[in-house]
Amino acid sequence: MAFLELPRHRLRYVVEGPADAPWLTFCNSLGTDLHMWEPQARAFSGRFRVLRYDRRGHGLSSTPPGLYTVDDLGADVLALWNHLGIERSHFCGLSIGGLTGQWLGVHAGERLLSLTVAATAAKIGSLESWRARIDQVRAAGLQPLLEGTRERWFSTAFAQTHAQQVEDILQRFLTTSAEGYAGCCNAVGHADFRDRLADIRVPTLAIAGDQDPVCPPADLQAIATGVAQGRYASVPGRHICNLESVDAFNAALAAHLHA
Ligand SMILES: O=C(O)CC1=CCC(=O)O1
Repeated sequence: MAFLELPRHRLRYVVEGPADAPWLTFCNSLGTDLHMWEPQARAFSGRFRVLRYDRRGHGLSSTPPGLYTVDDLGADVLALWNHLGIERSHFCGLSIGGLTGQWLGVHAGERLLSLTVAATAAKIGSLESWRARIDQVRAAGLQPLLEGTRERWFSTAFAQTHAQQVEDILQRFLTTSAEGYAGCCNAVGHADFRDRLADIRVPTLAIAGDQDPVCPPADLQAIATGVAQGRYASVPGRHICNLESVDAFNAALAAHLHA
């Protein structure tokens, strides 16, 4: 574990895998941290140099004041890559991580070996709904969001059969900084790549959770057809589909990475 110190905040990151292997960067979703990628780090760190980090306002990264934009989140990735001497990396992001990936595809495509976006959309929800969530979190913290989050993130069957794993990830959700969460809600609310998908030229895989109530399969299909070189895959599960369907998710990612 290490930290990148930036002028206004610090980012916690972990690097695993052979020093001479191609880079593969994972980017977490709203209310999670780099632990959400444990099964992927285990599966891919034999063949890739895997970088995971905590988005600003999440995990052990710090929470710079104010509301964030997806430009800020993309700049954090570039700051990490520059710090680590990474010229080009594969990138896999889920939900807000997928928005960050779309930003990279549009603004820094030359730094991408490939792009994978999961459980995301070119535009997620309405600005009004995200403003309401910011107000709610600032007024009452994350606890009131807990049950709704469980419902959106995991199917009932998975939550029953993987109760401890689900409790662990929801405990991490509850320790997320309310201000950091609110700052990232602002980034989600304003991000809109619907008119920019064709500018993403790098090979792109869009993975949907087939029961995701936040970003349903049609959102991922739209990304796959909107980018220049897109492919679509669907795996069983709701929003956090990399955990609900580890084997299917990893197989789709491995095929995309030719791993
Ligand atoms: O609302 C949620 O918890 C799902 C979500 C939307 C953006 C993101 O990263 O997670």
